Amino acid sequence: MPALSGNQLAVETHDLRREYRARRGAGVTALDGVSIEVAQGEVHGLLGPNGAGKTTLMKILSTVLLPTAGSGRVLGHDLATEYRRIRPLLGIVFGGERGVYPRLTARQNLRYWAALYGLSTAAGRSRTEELLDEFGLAERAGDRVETYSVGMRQRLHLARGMVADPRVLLLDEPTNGLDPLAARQLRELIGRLAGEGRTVLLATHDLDEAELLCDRVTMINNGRVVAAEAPKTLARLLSRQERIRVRADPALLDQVRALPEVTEVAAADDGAAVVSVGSQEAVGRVLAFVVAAGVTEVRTELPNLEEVYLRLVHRNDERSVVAR
Ligand SMILES: Nc1ncnc2c1ncn2[C@@H]1O[C@H](COP(=O)(O)OP(=O)(O)OP(=O)(O)O)[C@@H](O)[C@H]1O
Repeated sequence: MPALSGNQLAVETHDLRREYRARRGAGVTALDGVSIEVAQGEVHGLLGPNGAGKTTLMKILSTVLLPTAGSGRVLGHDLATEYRRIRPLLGIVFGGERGVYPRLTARQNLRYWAALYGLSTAAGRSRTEELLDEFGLAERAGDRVETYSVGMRQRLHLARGMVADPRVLLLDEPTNGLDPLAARQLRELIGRLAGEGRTVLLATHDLDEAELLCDRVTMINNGRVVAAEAPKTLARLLSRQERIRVRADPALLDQVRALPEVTEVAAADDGAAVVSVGSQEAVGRVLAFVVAAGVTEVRTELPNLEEVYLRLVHRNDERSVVAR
């Protein structure tokens, strides 16, 4: 990998907009003024629900799609006018089956990509063997890719993205569809590649993955940035939500609702009430209150990460509506 230079940003965008025109009816605004900054060597997560605009942003950054308005740079090069300089600096790993040929072996695939990237035959061969080793594919390197597990295929995708030793890796949902073990192996590989000083931009809707791998995350919703935070900050926001599941009569639930620690009382599908409180310390006080009132069916639970995340996004939606 070429040496890093200066304190230039690896990726920056300013007010990016992207509209998809519809043949009939209204078009879709996939990105609505997105500005992000990613420092060199940073692992940066792009988080957002389906349709948030992550893939559109990744496509623009990989120079295969032009923005409708706004601008962006990769390692100082303009996305619209200097794509020829940007492409050799990028490793692109998008989900799905595109990009590797199932009827070829892993070795043939990687040699083919090395040739496409302009490596000489000898350099391509030695790079291929390095990558096969590094990505745990050496043993099956001579077998057709169509006989590989999903995890192996995805490791091959990542290896393919690494052929030209890129400084910036764009990974779109790389662990999507993998079983937990294969996902963990792939995350370890991504962590290792980042540890070598590369910049990684990782689109995901897996919050555990983002917390594990990313230095910072940008949350996108409806084509807009709703937060750009370090995951620790995000985790603090997340852990603020605690829940108590309780079966109690409506009169007692009214009293619970009136407690200052309680942020919400909602009905669960099974007829119980789900009480949300503002902090972990407050859980004890609310528990003591319901137990003292004679309730015996009570337990605490943490909302799953996805759920809390969606709540955060929703809250940000409301704020941005108010701000407009
Ligand atoms: N080629 C296209 N033509 C029309 N609309 C599109 C096109 N590609 C994406 N969109 C729309 O743009 C919006 C953003 O899509 P995008 O794929 O960027 O989101 P995403 O965050 O990557 O979602 P997912 O997690 O589902 O992949 C969505 O409303 C989507 O339907």
